[in-house]
Amino acid sequence: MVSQAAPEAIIRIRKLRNCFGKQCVHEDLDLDVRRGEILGVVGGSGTGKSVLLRSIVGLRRPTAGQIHVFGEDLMALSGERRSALERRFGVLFQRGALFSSLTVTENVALPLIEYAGLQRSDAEQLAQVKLALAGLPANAGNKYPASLSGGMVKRAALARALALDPEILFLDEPTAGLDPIGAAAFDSLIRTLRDALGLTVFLVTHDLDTLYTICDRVAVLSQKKVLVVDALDVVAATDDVWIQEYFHGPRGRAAQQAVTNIRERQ
Ligand SMILES: Nc1ncnc2c1ncn2[C@@H]1O[C@H](COP(=O)(O)OP(=O)(O)OP(=O)(O)O)[C@@H](O)[C@H]1O
Repeated sequence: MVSQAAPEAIIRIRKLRNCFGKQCVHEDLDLDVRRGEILGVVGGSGTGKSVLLRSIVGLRRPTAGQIHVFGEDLMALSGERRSALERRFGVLFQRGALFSSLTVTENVALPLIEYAGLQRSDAEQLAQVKLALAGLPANAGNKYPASLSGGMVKRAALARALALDPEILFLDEPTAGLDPIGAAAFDSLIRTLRDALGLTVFLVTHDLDTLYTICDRVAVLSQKKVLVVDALDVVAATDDVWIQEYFHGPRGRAAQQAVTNIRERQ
């Protein structure tokens, strides 16, 4: 009999606890993120999706628990080792978080100068490649963030997240605020980049279309834990009030129907 190796967990979270004063957002939360997958993280508002993302990328020290990334215990690493490890992450925040006083090219070049030690001219050349990878036209580089559309800001922020050739991409509600066509194009870009660059993607979202079209697995945060993590059809069949309302309410049904229609046309 041929034994199948268990998928490798590139992120392994055990007994995670996050409290703000007396309010605990996570208690005994366990989650594995597999290498190469697009994992969608969903849950009601305030269930701690962003806090979870921030705990993994090093913006928040959890109250307790373990987070292993690439086999390393994040909480046990020295500051220097941890910074080196965090450079293998690309993070796209909800509002893009670009520097408004820098052009798009300068924004993308900044991590290349600061962390990779590139000369400004080399960094700006490489930044152009990253902008193209994120689907931006060449002339977008000279613009300031304030003059870009919402979709272009997301792409510019994605280009910056890709600047240091990350292995794991963290996205916090990447399609929020985009129109449906822009959101679908962004989803498709994420999947293309995952396939082309071999990325692992940790994606916090409320967008059902994103879940149906690009996620390999979905994790539902509820009751301070990951209530279920599995393929979408398994998750959607889970007996839980929030899950049933979310996946089988009018918006969930519409997203599912849209994907069925697309598959039938293919
Ligand atoms: N720095 C903080 N200080 C105090 N409470 C915080 C802090 N950050 C987050 N919280 C609380 O933690 C809870 C979870 O917040 P989080 O932003 O992770 O939720 P979320 O699931 O991402 O919500 P949404 O879907 O609305 O974005 C909220 O109740 C929030 O008020």
